[in-house]
Amino acid sequence: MSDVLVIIPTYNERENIELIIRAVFSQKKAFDILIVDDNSPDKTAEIVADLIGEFPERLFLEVRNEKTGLGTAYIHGFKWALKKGYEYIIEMDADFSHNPNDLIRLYAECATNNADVAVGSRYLKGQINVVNWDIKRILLSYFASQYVRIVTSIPVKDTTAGFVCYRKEVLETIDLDSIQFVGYAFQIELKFKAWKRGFNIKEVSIIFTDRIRGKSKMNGSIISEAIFGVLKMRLNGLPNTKENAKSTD
Ligand SMILES: Nc1nc2c(ncn2[C@@H]2O[C@H](COP(=O)(O)OP(=O)(O)O[C@H]3O[C@H](CO)[C@@H](O)[C@H](O)[C@@H]3O)[C@@H](O)[C@H]2O)c(=O)[nH]1
Repeated sequence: MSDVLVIIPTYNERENIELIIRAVFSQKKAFDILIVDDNSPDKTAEIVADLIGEFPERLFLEVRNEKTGLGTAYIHGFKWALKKGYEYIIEMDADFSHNPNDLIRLYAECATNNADVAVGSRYLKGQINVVNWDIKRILLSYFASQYVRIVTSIPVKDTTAGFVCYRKEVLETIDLDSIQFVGYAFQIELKFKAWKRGFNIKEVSIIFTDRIRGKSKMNGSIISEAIFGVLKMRLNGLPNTKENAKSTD
């Protein structure tokens, strides 16, 4: 068993899933993979099930009955990972938006550089490292991150990032059942809660390349959950230091 689990949530990713699994397993560091599939109509899970024979004890599959959002898929995966005892847990998209070659840098930021949370960040040093997104999506994502920083004061540039390595203690400390957001805004909430608990969040510069195969699952309700949810999150609690945070939240 590896000390690192890469969780990949999937909904209709049959064009990407085998390629991304092989790309992760071709890295120098041995990573385990958990796919959390929401009963994809395109039968993504069947492809994964077939590959398990080729990668026993390294590739795992959890199939949920229905699509209930990216956040809930990750919470499911986190609980699974903590039960199995992984030291580091990485979130990654199935569609190559996140380059598997960057996995090792995220892991190293936690394992050797003392981060509790390593965020694969698109917005470091005033840059916008995004390839193939239209201007509307770039502005939405960039201003969403700015908005979250202004409202919450969190010192993270890319708060909506979905390429993140968590040290297991972070996920053990945060009450995963208290996570309110079910969609992509869950990415913001988890980073906010980690920061509130006093964990050390570091950003690692990455280039996000929009998918070539398949479709994004982003929609209007995901965006409004983020806009209103962040305000609610801010009203419900300000950051604490690690010493006094254990009793709050
Ligand atoms: N199981 C499951 N998986 C899902 C669901 N919704 C999306 N996914 C999976 O989650 C990954 C990301 O989904 P996309 O729809 O491709 O995301 P995106 O629009 O490219 O958004 C990315 O950027 C956002 C920030 O700008 C990130 O917040 C988000 O996490 C993601 O990395 C893909 O592997 C997709 O199959 C769901 O409800 N259930």
